[in-house]
Amino acid sequence: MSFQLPADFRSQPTPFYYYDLALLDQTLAALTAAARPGNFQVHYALKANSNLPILQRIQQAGLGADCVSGGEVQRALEAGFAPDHVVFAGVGKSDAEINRALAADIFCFNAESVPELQVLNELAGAQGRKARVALRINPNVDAHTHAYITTGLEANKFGISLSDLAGVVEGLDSLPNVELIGLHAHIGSQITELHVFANLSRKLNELQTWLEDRGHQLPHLNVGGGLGIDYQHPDTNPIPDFGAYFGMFEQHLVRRPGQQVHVELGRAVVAQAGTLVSRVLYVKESQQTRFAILDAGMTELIRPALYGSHHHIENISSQLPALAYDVVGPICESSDTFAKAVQLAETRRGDLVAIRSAGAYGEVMSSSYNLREKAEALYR
Ligand SMILES: Cc1ncc(COP(=O)(O)O)c(C=O)c1O
Ligand SMILES: N[C@@H](CCCC[NH3+])C(=O)O
Repeated sequence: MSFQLPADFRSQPTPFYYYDLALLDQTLAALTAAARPGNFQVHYALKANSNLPILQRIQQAGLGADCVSGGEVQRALEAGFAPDHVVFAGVGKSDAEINRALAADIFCFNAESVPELQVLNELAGAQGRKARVALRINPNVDAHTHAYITTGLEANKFGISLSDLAGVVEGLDSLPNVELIGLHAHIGSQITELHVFANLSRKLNELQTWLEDRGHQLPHLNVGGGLGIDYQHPDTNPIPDFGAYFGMFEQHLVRRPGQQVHVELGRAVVAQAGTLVSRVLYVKESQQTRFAILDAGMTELIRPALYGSHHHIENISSQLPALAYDVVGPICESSDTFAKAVQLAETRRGDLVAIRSAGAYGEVMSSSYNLREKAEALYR
């Protein structure tokens, strides 16, 4: 089956993002069933898509919110997430962002460095509060994904490196306004080799024992997000294999009685529910290449330009036999290319093109480069 755009959207001004809320709901149902309430708590990573109608559905499905800026914390609260279901992560939290999150009494900060812990201690003290903190460690576990979205290797800027952990933990005694409640790790995104989560679990097991030996019991473990989706086959695999994902932690993570285990998924929740719909402005044929020039570009979806990512592309107006096209946008960059030599039904000016699996890290990463207007979001 190929992509179906609701008929009344075919005449909408392009480009636009179309979100299939029925698919989002099915994905959320599969996710919450696989997480088994009480077994894993899922916090949705707002960075993947922070549109209010989407967040409200995610909140109603019972998920919490994983935020990486003051803006995301505020958006999560606006969408109805309870403060004690909100986590604030990120390697560079500003004082103003920390102050607002402390005042909102969010569940926890994932802290990534000694200087950040010192600032959390100082600002929490000034508000007469304690900051609940999970230490984000850098476990030096390879996620086997694109280098730009690998986050858990020693060379990456994220987390407290294992060699620094002893010093950080000793220093906690001098931070009376910081309460250590857990450990956090996130090793990367678009992970499809699930065995890396077994490696992560083993590392967390070691660290947990090490912390317990030093008198720190942890009520909370957060194993991050990162579950990948099938960009090649959005119709045959619209919903990720959440069972296999949780199974890795069930099998390999040693949890203490009553301990909460959090995961923070973004992409796997929303990616397949979003499609970037664009119109063909021109077909330009040179001796070597046939270009389909769209009215959407890297300003609407930067993933192909930034990571060389594949998104499945369909001409949803033409039934003609397929030809090879380079599908490009109107932006003044040669990297403004969605795909090279892709087979599309013979394409004419005015045809509609669907760029699939664009619900995560699509609209949120859009820019106004070339003074482009923001594409609208339509929901059904
Ligand atoms: C700390 C953290 N948590 C969660 C996520 C969500 O990741 P994903 O969308 O791959 O599930 C990210 C992004 O990679 C992240 O950096
Ligand atoms: N923006 C990336 C994912 C980064 C995840 C955030 N750490 C993507 O489009 O695949």
